Amino acid sequence: MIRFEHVSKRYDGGQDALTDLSFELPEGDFAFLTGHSGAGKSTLLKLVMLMERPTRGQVIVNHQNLTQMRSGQIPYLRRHIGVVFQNHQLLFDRTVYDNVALPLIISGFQPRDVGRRVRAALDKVGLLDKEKKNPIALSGGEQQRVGIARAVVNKPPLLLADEPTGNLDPELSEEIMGLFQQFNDVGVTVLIASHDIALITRLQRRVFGLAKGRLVHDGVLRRQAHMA
Ligand SMILES: Nc1ncnc2c1ncn2[C@@H]1O[C@H](COP(=O)(O)OP(=O)(O)OP(=O)(O)O)[C@@H](O)[C@H]1O
Repeated sequence: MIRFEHVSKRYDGGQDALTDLSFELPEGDFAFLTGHSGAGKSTLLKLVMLMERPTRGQVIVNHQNLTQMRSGQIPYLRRHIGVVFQNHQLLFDRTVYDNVALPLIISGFQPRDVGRRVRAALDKVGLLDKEKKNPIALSGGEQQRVGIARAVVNKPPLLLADEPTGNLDPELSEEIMGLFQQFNDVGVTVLIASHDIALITRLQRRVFGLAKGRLVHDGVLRRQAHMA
C-alpha cells in the first residue's frame, strides 16, 4: 500500500528531515511510526499525502508513483486516504454531522448517500446519538472519534494518523487504538505516528522507528526492550 524507495526530504533552507528511507507497508497491515520529536514522522506522513514532495527517491501509494503525479491528480489520491490529526481539526461552528459530511460534500456525493454514509461512520465510532451536537460540547475522546469518523466516511483503503492520542489519557488512548484496529480488521491499512511507546509496546504491532530522519527499527517492539 505504501512503498518508500531511497526517499530523502530536505525542506528549503533546512537540514534533511528524512534520509535515504526505504520501507514497505503492505495492503491490510497495521503499523506504528515512532521516534523523537523532529525525527521526521510528520514529514513521512506528508509525503504519503503529497502535502510535501521528496527531494530524492520514490514514494508509491496505492499502486501510484507519487513522484510522477501532477497537482491536478492530488485530490483523487487524497480521496483514498483518511487522515486523523492530534487536534482533530474539527469545525466548531458546525454540527458533528456536518463535520463528518464535509469530505463527502467536497467529493460531490448526493445528499441521500451523504446521510447514509455519515450515519454509518458515526455508528462505527459509537457517536450516532451525537450527530446534532456541536463538537465543542463533546469530550476530548469524543472529538477525536468525530475526527476518525470524518477520516473513514469516504471508506478509504488507507488510514493515516498523526499523534491521534496525544491529548488523551491512557484509557481513552486504548479506546481510540481499538477503533483503528477495528478498521484494520475489515481490511483498511493503518499507519499511526505516535510518541506513546508504552501503548505501542502493549499493542505488539509492527513499528517503524525513526531517528534523525533515518529508519533505525522495523519490527514489533519486544516488551522486555521497553522495560529496560
Ligand atoms: N515546513 C518545514 N520547513 C522546514 N523544516 C521543517 C518543516 N517541517 C518540518 N521541518 C523539520 O524537519 C524535521 C522533521 O520534522 P517532523 O515534523 O517531520 O518531525 P516529527 O517526528 O513529526 O516531530 P514531532 O514529533 O515533534 O511532531 C525537523 O527538523 C523539523 O524542524
